[in-house]
Amino acid sequence: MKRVDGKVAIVTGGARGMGASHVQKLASEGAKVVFTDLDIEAGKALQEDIGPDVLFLEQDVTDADAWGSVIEEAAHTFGPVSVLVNNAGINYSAAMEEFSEDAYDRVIEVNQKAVFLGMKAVVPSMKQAGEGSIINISSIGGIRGRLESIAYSASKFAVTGMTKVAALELGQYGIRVNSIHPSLVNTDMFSENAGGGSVAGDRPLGRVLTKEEVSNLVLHLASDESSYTTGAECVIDGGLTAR
Ligand SMILES: NC(=O)C1=CN([C@@H]2O[C@H](COP(=O)(O)OP(=O)(O)OC[C@H]3O[C@@H](n4cnc5c(N)ncnc54)[C@H](O)[C@@H]3O)[C@@H](O)[C@H]2O)C=CC1
Ligand SMILES: CC(=O)C(C)=O
Repeated sequence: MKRVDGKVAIVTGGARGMGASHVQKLASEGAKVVFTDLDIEAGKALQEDIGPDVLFLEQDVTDADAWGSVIEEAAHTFGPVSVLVNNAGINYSAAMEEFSEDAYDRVIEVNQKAVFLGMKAVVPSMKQAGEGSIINISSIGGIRGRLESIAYSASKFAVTGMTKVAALELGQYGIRVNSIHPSLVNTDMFSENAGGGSVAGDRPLGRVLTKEEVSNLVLHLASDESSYTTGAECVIDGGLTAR
């Protein structure tokens, strides 16, 4: 028996980076996975690579109507949804004094409002499935300040709070809601925003986190192994925030 056999999962921002790694991990452990992204080319390529256990759909997570279609298509193809990984995210780096209002609004829309839209939209399907695990990808930037990331940090702190509210409200239906807080991972977001410099020395474990390690935590929270974990801030940072 695989670890998420029989579960139907949705992963947003699943075409590349950590999202793609979560899609691969969940599918390899028995889940049927619908993954969504704005990047159609990368999404289709990943679907072809993994095969019939996954389905790629184009989605802008900030579009409320699109959420209804994604959940309907997932249920139609694989059955009611029992796992949602709100992974899609963007960053924009600038000092607060130079930060434009447009950039602020977009980061909040994608990283914060879309998490609300996704959680709200998936609940009826999870009630039908009779179980649910919502996994919201925050960041260590959602538990402590991050330089030149005023909107990113605001959005990721909000995800921490929204996760707890949803956990309080949805526990009665057997739906668990948790947030994951990774430190830097070497993805395109990392190289686009952090200049790719080595930060390994800051971590007590002495190396940078990998996307596979984050996927292992996603898998644990998606599976019944974490059946009593809800409302939790799951930090995965090699001990960085222990300082
Ligand atoms: N890379 C890092 O160091 C860290 C990343 N995170 C978070 O992990 C998540 C994934 O990050 P990465 O894989 O590094 O990023 P990435 O930039 O490699 O991938 C993000 C994916 O989200 C998609 N996306 C962006 N806006 C979208 C929208 N409106 N609708 C649908 N899809 C959209 C992009 O097309 C892309 O495929 C994000 O929420 C990020 O904030 C958290 C901590 C550290
Ligand atoms: C990019 C990010 O979320 C970090 C470094 O916390």
